[in-house]
Amino acid sequence: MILPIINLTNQVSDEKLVSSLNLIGDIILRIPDICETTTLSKFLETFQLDNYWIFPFKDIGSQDIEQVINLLDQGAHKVVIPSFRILGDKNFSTLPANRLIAHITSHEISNIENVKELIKNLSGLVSGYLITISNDETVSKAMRSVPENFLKDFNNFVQIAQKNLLPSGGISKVGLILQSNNSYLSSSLEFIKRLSEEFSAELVVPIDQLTLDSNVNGLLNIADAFTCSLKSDRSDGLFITAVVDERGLLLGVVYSSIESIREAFKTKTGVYQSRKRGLWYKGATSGSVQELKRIQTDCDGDSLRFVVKQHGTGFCHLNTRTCFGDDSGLTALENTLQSRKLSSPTGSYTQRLFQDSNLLHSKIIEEANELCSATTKENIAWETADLFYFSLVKCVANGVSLTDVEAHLNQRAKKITRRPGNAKFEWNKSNENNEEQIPLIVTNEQPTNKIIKMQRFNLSKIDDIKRTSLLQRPIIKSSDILFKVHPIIDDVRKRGDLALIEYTLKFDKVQLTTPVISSPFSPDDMKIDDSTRQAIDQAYENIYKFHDAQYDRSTLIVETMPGVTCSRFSRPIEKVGIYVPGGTAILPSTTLMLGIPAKVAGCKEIIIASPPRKDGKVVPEVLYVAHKVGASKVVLAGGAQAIAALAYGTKTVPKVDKICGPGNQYVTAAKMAVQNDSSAMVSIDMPAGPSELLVIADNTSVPSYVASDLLSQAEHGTDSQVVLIGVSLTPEHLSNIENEIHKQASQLPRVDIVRESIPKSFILEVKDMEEAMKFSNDYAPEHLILHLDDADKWVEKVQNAGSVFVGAYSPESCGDYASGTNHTLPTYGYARMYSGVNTLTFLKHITSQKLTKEGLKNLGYTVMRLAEVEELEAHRNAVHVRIKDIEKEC
Ligand SMILES: NC(=O)c1ccc[n+]([C@@H]2O[C@H](COP(=O)([O-])OP(=O)(O)OC[C@H]3O[C@@H](n4cnc5c(N)ncnc54)[C@H](O)[C@@H]3O)[C@@H](O)[C@H]2O)c1
Ligand SMILES: N[C@H](CO)Cc1c[nH]c[nH+]1
Ligand SMILES: [Zn+2]
Repeated sequence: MILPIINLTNQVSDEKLVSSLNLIGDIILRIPDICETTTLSKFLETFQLDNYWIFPFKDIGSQDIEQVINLLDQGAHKVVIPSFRILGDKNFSTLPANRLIAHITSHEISNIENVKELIKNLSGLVSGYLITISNDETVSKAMRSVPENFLKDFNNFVQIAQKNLLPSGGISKVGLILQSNNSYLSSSLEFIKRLSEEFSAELVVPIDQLTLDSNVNGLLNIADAFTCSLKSDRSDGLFITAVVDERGLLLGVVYSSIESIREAFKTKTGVYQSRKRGLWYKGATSGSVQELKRIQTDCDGDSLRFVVKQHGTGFCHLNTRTCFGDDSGLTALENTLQSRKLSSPTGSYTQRLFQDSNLLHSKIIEEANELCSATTKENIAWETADLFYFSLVKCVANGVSLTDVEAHLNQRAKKITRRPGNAKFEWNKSNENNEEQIPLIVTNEQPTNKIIKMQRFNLSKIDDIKRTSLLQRPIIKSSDILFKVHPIIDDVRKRGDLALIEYTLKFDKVQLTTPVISSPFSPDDMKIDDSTRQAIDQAYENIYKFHDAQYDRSTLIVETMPGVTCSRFSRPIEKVGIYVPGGTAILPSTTLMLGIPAKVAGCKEIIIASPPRKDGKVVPEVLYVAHKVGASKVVLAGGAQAIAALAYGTKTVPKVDKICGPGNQYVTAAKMAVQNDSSAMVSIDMPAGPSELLVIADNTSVPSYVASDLLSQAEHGTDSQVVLIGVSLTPEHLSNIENEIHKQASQLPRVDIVRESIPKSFILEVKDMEEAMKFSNDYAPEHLILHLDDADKWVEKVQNAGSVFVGAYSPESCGDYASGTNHTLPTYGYARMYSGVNTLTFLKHITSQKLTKEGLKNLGYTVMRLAEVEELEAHRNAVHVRIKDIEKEC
């Protein structure tokens, strides 16, 4: 093999030759000065080289180290530095050894004793040597007969180098530069062969002494130079050749001959040797041609690898891409997406992704988030597959191939200056000291200078499809989340407290010794300031009052017919679990909203679960409320693990009968999972989702009030849903509201959240209240605010909503905290069939009946007849045996 060298101070014009040399490996570029890179840039612009070394003519010093790093970062495979510089200047010894080649001159190896010392010192600092033999006589002799002395010394050198060079234990490259005016006659092939066979070395050959053509006097044919050190182990002299694509995937196995290799170099296409038909120009008849990217020999030089870009249907004559059948994995996916891009069925999901970049981008972000949250091997593989799929759709949509992506990876692998790799501010979770807790739905990043604005639609201008889409909430992939929470639930069920403690460490980064604290709680842990206590006490009173009033403690008694009395009475659910979210906010208000109705109902045991603070304690405000509502225990855990502990019980956590409370997707999914497990014997309040608000406003509404209400829910999370229905609003009124939204939002501490939730929210202009109420009832919002002149009048038209706020002075925040109503309400449209949490949530009703003899006489024949109809004789008989007696008595 040879190492071509190009002197950039000379004109290089033979593009074909350079690109063919690029096929076989490294090319050394001699540049005048390490700092003069204009010539180099121009050259690289013309000739896209894969692997090149930089070898400056001018000596370099410490001041050049930055430039050396620059060149390596920009793609130089290796840099050749004089050995004395590497040894004499510490800066150079800090460069990565696998990218450094030591330049050694002949006088440095003339005394073999010195060589040992030299090699020992260079050991581990470089990955190869470039040795210049500058004595003309030596060179000319070498060309002709290879002087024994020289080879002996050189042999010694290589052996010493191979023994001493670390870390690889062997040298990857020894290049030999023969500085001579002599031309490289074909006789030098013998020399090249010996160099590579005996010494694993290569002859450095100037490009002007190389040719692509055969039989050019005084020039060396590159195919010959390439093949001279190959040795076929076949009687026909052919070489087994593996043909792979640019990503290294095997397309098929063929044969090459010296002649076919020569043709491949010349045409830069896949040319092979057919044993039956001679030279085989792949694709000449089928059109499935191959662009040649690289030719490599294997470790012992008896077989080849052609790296090609395959065009057309594929490599195999059976029209598959490979001779081993169809591709799988990413390659197969790429092919499928490429064909879907050309023709996919209308309405197919992939086509939707190609056409709707917003949808595609949201999916990429969603999947990236889910991958970050994945913990088990299976989940990580699953989420990565999802992310690869959507990323590849983006690539294919924009004509980017997997090869392009891998080219970047390879390029980056060459960089030695590493970026710090920190996440951009908005993605930097490390400050929270809780890397796992990533918002579950994050949408496109919003520039901070952008107007914070809701989308606007006019009901008279949209069609039914659009109206229906406005009524919908984002799809929750509950199956994916369930897939993640099931292993957590099973684990807590099996290993109890131990698992609970482990998951709290994993997800909340808190090491606990016990997962539960029991009442009486320590006063020190409940210490809060006076104004907070007063506010909590006031809220407690109002909420208590309203929820107490909901409790009808009387027994319902009805005599349905003479002697037949039916009654109904309520009983508290004995043990209830209350989940108080704690991932991103502290929520004493939620503790009030769940604890008070449970207390009013008279539940015997109230157990609160909430993720602990970083110090392993419960937020004092939450503990204060826990104490006020009479909770017996607080479980220091969140997420699916807390729900599992409440559902199945552990050594320290009592099993409960019902679990109530909002939470993130893990909490909701876990609640649904345990409810569906009949062996858990546990019920839940309702499925929960992101907070929602729908405001109906007319021209009497105050723009700043309307905007403040919308923002109060929009600040909950990036997935909050807020809707404004404007009833025949004037354009000025509407723009006043929009201006207020932007103004107020810009001043909020949680402006980053609002920047995401507000642009996803919308204003719907309608002509009258009938249209407004119809839309609102169809939407079934969690909260409904009526900012109307005659707001009271419209309450009776409300059919579906979690809680209603009537008139300009009823902000939704009052219901969230302290007016008395409950803030745990149905979201996602569930207001159509669910009520919010109330006192009844913690009660069950038992009915009873009492029949006198007279009553049974009056009812007995009806029951017996119906039992006959159902052919349930025992039922009939239970009445019959009594009726018989009664009739006997009469
Ligand atoms: N509707 C309501 O009445 C109401 C009231 C208050 C809060 N909320 C909602 O409740 C939610 C609270 O969510 P939150 O995250 O702040 O707190 P959270 O307590 O619901 O969730 C935190 C827990 O999630 C678990 N978790 C986090 N990352 C995980 C992962 N990768 N895998 C498995 N588990 C993981 C952890 O165990 C952590 O303790 C918000 O969506 C908020 O809007 C609703
Ligand atoms: N609005 C939320 C329910 O959708 C509850 C809440 C708690 N704190 C403030 N708000
Ligand atoms: Zn709220």
